[in-house]
Amino acid sequence: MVILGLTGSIGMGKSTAAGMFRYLGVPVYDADVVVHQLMVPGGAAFDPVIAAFPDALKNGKIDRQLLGARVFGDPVALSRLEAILHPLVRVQETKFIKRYRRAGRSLVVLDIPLLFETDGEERCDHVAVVSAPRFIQLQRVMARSGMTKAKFSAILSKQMPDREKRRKADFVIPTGLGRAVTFNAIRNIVDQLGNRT
Ligand SMILES: CC(C)(COP(=O)(O)OP(=O)(O)OC[C@H]1O[C@@H](n2cnc3c(N)ncnc32)[C@H](O)[C@@H]1O)[C@@H](O)C(=O)NCCC(=O)NCCS
Ligand SMILES: Nc1ncnc2c1ncn2[C@@H]1O[C@H](COP(=O)(O)OP(=O)(O)OP(=O)(O)O)[C@@H](O)[C@H]1O
Repeated sequence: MVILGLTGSIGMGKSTAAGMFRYLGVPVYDADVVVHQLMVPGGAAFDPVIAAFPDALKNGKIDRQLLGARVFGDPVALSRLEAILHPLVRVQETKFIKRYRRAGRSLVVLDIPLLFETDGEERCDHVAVVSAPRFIQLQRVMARSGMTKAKFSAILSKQMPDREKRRKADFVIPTGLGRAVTFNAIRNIVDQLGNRT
């Protein structure tokens, strides 16, 4: 089974690309969704995150905006959060891979925002990076509610620069030239790597 890592910096269009792989019938593991599930009440990370960041609790839930404001810009706090979350995320990833290997799939995608930053490429056979020009990335990110230039800069500074990601990637998926171009690039990758159920 071929494992394709899918990554890209903030706002580059990873989720959109992941949706296109799914549309083509490729199973996609979404690390962000797993992080979300781990932090809802009853999730495996709920208690440890609240213990480490009591201020992030609002109406009995972890408030992601509050937590983000707390950790982005504070490297020690972010490392502490990552140390809680990343091992739990990996457990789910391993389960996903086992499930589809057993099912005889020929291709799966691991959608992981911090793939290169966490050496995740070592667990992948190939890596695809979504990329768009900087001004488009900025437009997309600033259109989100709760986003500020300071928060954007703090997040970007924690991520490997786009140029470096592109250099390390086996495939670069353009996301700034319209959805048809993105879809064609993804279809070519799937054709090249093979996709059998
Ligand atoms: C701090 C949290 C709660 C903020 O949630 P929020 O919904 O406000 O933002 P969201 O998750 O959409 O992230 C916004 C952007 O920040 C980037 N980002 C998220 N976590 C990190 C991180 N640890 N380092 C660098 N960039 C990050 C994402 O790529 C995304 O582009 C959340 O980002 C989180 O739990 N992060 C730590 C877990 C993690 O490392 N996730 C990423 C890979 S599994
Ligand atoms: N290939 C594309 N062509 C045109 N617009 C796109 C494309 N991909 C994404 N977009 C637009 O860019 C925005 C961000 O896309 P998306 O949510 O997929 O990014 P992301 O990389 O998953 O973000 P993040 O990592 O920050 O969560 C959305 O408004 C989406 O409509």
